[in-house]
Amino acid sequence: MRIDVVSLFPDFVRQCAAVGVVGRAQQRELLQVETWNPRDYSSDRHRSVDSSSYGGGPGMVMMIEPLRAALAAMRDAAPEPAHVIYLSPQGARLTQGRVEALAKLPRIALLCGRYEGVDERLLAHEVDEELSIGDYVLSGGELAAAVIIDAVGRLQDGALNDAQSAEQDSFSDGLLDCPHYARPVQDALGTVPAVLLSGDHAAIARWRLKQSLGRTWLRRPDLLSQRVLDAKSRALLDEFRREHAS
Ligand SMILES: NC(=O)c1ccc(NCc2ccccc2)nc1
Repeated sequence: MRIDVVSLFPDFVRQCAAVGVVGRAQQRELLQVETWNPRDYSSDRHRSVDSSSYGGGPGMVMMIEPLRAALAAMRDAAPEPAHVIYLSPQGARLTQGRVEALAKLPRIALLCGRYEGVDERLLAHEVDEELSIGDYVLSGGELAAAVIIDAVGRLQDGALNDAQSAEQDSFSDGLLDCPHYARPVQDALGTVPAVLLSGDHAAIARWRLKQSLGRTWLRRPDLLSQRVLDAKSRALLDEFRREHAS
């Protein structure tokens, strides 16, 4: 998969994508991240990329031309059409489901706004999708782009080895993840639940699903209401709720 990022701070984005699982995915050529700086495409000698907002008000707005030229250069750099995503608080909330769909695309482009955002005319003509990583405002779209690169990059085939498999992730089946324990078994902070030491894989799987269901019920009932539970899961959750109440 190829990810092109249009940003005034390309080094920041490249560094985020250079470490860990995503950095390794790039080394293994499972993922390619390229950056495009609109300032390199500004036509005036001041290399301006923003201007004050028509209608007045505080703050600056990113201008059409440098972005349009950067997007054109991005498109010309590879034959595959790019699905262009604009990161902004006005976008649709990013979910793991959407991440999984994006991870299947051959190429996406991430447009990072700064200041008060981007000229609406550019968005109307060049952007396929607007996404938000949460209901808060950042100083730029780069952190949101880094989130997408990470969430999508780690899902590329071969990026995670079995020990890290994505299938057991939180949200992988619409539930929160179960608790996890590392050595030692005995610690001043407490012990490890006995079932996890039993070697009884069916009992361990049952315990983990029960914990995921219980945690989701306690912390994120909204996720639970979106999910149809089979009879087994419903019984496990009832068991958790009875134990929780007592
Ligand atoms: N919640 C998010 O995903 C997000 C994305 C970008 C951002 N800041 C850049 C920007 C500000 C205003 C308008 C458009 C872009 N802040 C938060």
